Amino acid sequence: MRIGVAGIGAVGAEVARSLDRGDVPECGLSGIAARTAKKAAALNENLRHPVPVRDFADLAEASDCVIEALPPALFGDLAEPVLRAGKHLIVLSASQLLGRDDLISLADETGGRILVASGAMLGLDALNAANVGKIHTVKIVTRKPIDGLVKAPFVARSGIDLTALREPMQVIAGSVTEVAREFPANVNVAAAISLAGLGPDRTHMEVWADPSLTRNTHSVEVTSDSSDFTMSIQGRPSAENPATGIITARSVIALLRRFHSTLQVGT
Ligand SMILES: NC(=O)C1=CN([C@@H]2O[C@H](COP(=O)(O)OP(=O)(O)OC[C@H]3O[C@@H](n4cnc5c(N)ncnc54)[C@H](O)[C@@H]3O)[C@@H](O)[C@H]2O)C=CC1
Ligand SMILES: O=C([O-])CC(=O)C(=O)O
Repeated sequence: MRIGVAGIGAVGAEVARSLDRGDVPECGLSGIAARTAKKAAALNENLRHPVPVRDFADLAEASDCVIEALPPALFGDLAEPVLRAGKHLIVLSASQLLGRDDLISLADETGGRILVASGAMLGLDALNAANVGKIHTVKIVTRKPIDGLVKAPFVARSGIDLTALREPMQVIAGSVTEVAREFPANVNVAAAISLAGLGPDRTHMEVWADPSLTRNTHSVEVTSDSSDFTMSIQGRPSAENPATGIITARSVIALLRRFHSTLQVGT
């Protein structure tokens, strides 16, 4: 399988390095898309097998599957050519899928597929299973170290000085739809949870800034007619982007391995 990687920041660069190391033997890197030629060259220098640098349309053509690891605002620019070409799109910026039924229709027409990676989240398997019956409530609480929230547009606009915080502070609460508008880079796990469960309007979310934390923490409470469950994950932030956990890139590799594995565990 030919894999393209769009965006070579914390997630994309690690996925590219991992594929280059042969972590998924059935998959090869078909190219990367980067913001600058310099950035692409720096990554290529560290790969055993340097790959072509491509624009989004070219990456779609040259790949069977493209990993979207871009800033949220660029999601649509990649998703459209990939799905129009009938290819697989692995989505990291899951918040950008909310309200984009047009992309699902496009994929339906072309035979393309949209795969939302588990990313930094756990338990999407249980949520999918619960959703076969009736889910009553889903609530997600995201707590982050200050570094992971200072760049959020809402924080910058509201003038809140998070660096002065001495105690945890609830920064925002509401439906995932509402929170996604203000914290697109911190709502991907909640978007994935909502897409697997009750949808973004009925999934409740809180975001907390916590100066005592060193890890991104997500807790989810679910009640349903089959089971009630509580899940929690403490992700170690990546060195390159403190808003992004290390496990995110690994979830993409695990997803690619599943494509080809004879034994699959979990839904
Ligand atoms: N689903 C999940 O659980 C998670 C999702 N994410 C999301 O995944 C996405 C990627 O995350 P990170 O790697 O941490 O972000 P990042 O900011 O480290 O990387 C994004 C990369 O895209 C590059 N870029 C900018 N303009 C570009 C262009 N025109 N063409 C190609 N590349 C361009 C940037 O230079 C940067 O290298 C973000 O939207 C983030 O919010 C992050 C963590 C967890
Ligand atoms: O925890 C993480 O790594 C990222 C996160 O909050 C998100 O994208 O929703």
